[in-house]
Amino acid sequence: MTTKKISHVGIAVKSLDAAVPLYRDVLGMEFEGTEVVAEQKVKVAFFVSGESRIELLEATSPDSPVAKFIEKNGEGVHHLAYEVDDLKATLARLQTQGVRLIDSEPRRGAHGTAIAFLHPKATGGVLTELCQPAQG
Ligand SMILES: C[C@@H](C(=O)O)C(=O)SCCNC(=O)CCNC(=O)[C@H](O)C(C)(C)COP(=O)(O)OP(=O)(O)OC[C@H]1O[C@@H](n2cnc3c(N)ncnc32)[C@H](O)[C@@H]1OP(=O)(O)O
Ligand SMILES: [Co+2]
Repeated sequence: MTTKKISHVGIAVKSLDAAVPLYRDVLGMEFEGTEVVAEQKVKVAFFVSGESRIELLEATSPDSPVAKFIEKNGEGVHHLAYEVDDLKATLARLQTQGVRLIDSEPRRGAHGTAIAFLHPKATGGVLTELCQPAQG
């Protein structure tokens, strides 16, 4: 088994400015700041929850996956991310198992992580991200 824990839960929001106070001030979670992840066309805000995080996602362009998701579903839970030790090896194994991947190679995620998505049609309707922390 290669998944270690839930890395984060991704939640699509229309506006980080509008959503941050709920998590920081009402739910009282530690706010780690924001980051633009250009390749994914999102700006994210992270909050600590035990060993895991909540990742709020705001679209940075109308063709962002998050903009399309909100257009169709409104704001809400967008994906679940699991931490893995060796993303390349995990993707190779999933390919031999015939799992439909969105990303067959690691891509750049927030805070220097390597990430890859599995297609929600292969994972019971839950968009699933695998995430390998930055080295060091
Ligand atoms: C910063 C980084 C990090 O953590 O470090 C991130 O998280 S970046 C997070 C943002 N990046 C991503 O999400 C990248 C991966 N996502 C994608 O490539 C895309 O969003 C897809 C999941 C392939 C969906 O794109 P597509 O253009 O095909 O949209 P679509 O509306 O036609 O969707 C095709 C089918 O998938 C379903 N679908 C779409 N998005 C979904 C989601 N988030 N959760 C569950 N199901 C979903 C739709 O309802 C539809 O099902 P029906 O056919 O039954 O209606
Ligand atoms: Co994510």
